[in-house]
Amino acid sequence: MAAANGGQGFEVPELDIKFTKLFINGQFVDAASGKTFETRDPRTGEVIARIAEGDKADIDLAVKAARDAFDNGPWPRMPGCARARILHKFADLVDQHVEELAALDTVDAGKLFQMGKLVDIPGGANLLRYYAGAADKIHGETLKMARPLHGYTLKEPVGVVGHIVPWNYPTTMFFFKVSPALAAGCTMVVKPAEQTPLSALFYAHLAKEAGIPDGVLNVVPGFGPTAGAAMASHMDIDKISFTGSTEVGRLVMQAAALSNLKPVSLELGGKSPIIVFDDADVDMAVSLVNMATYTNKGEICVAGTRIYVQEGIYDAFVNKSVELAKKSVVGDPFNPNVHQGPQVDKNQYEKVLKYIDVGKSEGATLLTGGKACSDKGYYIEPAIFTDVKDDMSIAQEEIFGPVMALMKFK
Ligand SMILES: NC(=O)C1=CN([C@@H]2O[C@H](COP(=O)(O)OP(=O)(O)OC[C@H]3O[C@@H](n4cnc5c(N)ncnc54)[C@H](O)[C@@H]3O)[C@@H](O)[C@H]2O)C=CC1
Ligand SMILES: O=C(O)/C=C/C=C(\O)C(=O)O
Repeated sequence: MAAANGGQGFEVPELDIKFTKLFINGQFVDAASGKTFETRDPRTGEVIARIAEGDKADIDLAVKAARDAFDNGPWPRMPGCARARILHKFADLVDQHVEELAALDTVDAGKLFQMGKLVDIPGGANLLRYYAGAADKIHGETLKMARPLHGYTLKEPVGVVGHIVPWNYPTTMFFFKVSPALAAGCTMVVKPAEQTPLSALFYAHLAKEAGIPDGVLNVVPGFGPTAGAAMASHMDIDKISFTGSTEVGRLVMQAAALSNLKPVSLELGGKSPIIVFDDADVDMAVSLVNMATYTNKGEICVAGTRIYVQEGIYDAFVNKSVELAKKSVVGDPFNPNVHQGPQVDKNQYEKVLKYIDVGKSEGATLLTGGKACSDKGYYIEPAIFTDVKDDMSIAQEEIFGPVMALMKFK
């Protein structure tokens, strides 16, 4: 990919957003309604592309294509080793486009470009390879029966799977979901998050190039309450896999139960505690807690957001954590010297700033950070609160932002 100088001493890859339409039955097509929606660059808040907006009608078409590919196509019927060969080719194509894909996730999600290039995109390719290795090892068992009967189990692909993907890890979550389903011989409809549709559409193109038959992998960008809800309640989707908020997870489970009782896999919010005892190596603990809290600007379900520190090392831990947070460079995620990019979008940015206000008003002490740090884009300084009590909102609710809540224990 050609690179241009960002004018600030680092290279910004030239963006070429090629895929903006829905991918249904092997073709890029407009939405049935003709509607499109904007996707914005969180570094500036500016619109970078308009994406076809799928809704129920498009989900119906995509499910029909996936059903036909499942009932009549080669994918579920071919030997596992044949699917594996195609998945390996898909993985190689992902690797060949690593810079382009990392750049798409950076301008869509505000992720560090280097992280995308070194971790998320190669990690996605490796998930495909991992599950390709499993594709020819899916087998049942012969059971010893007490009576003269032949008992056995047979593992079969579930059918048409619906994957509802969040915005915080657009590539990782895409491959966490599609790789095992593809390896098993399922066909599928993927709905990326409305904030981050770009890389998923590129992956659809690469899947076709790798030889995945038409109809097996469909990608329909759109909004949760329309396209996402249509998937959760669809009578011809056999299973749903969802990652996102606990609130929406509940809706998805309800809709699945009230329609065709399809099974669901839910990966929801978190509020992970970290406990640091007096005998810890303080420098190492400070560094690990910093990483656990601020990686991916705190937009991660396993972020360590409630930090319990034993009283003997509490003061040293607090001082060193503040020192380290102050050294964190917040800025353009294409800059390799930057540690933290912008929050994914305006909503998330405002939500995090609101939690910082709530923390202060509930009596916690903001020791450092927590301010918006640019007049454009969605950048927030890494924040540290002390005097946090277990019943405060910042200790109870998922913030999904760069906010550390420290609590002392005896
Ligand atoms: N566990 C995780 O990795 C994630 C957790 N979250 C949490 O959720 C909070 C809110 O973020 P949101 O973007 O609002 O999350 P969300 O749960 O609304 O969005 C996640 C996905 O679900 C879809 N969706 C939304 N409403 C739906 C519905 N009624 N039926 C089916 N699909 C639907 C969205 O389009 C998106 O693809 C975050 O601040 C964070 O706390 C958000 C994203 C990922
Ligand atoms: O494995 C990773 O790199 C990231 C995983 C993130 C989640 O599982 C999440 O936030 O949901």
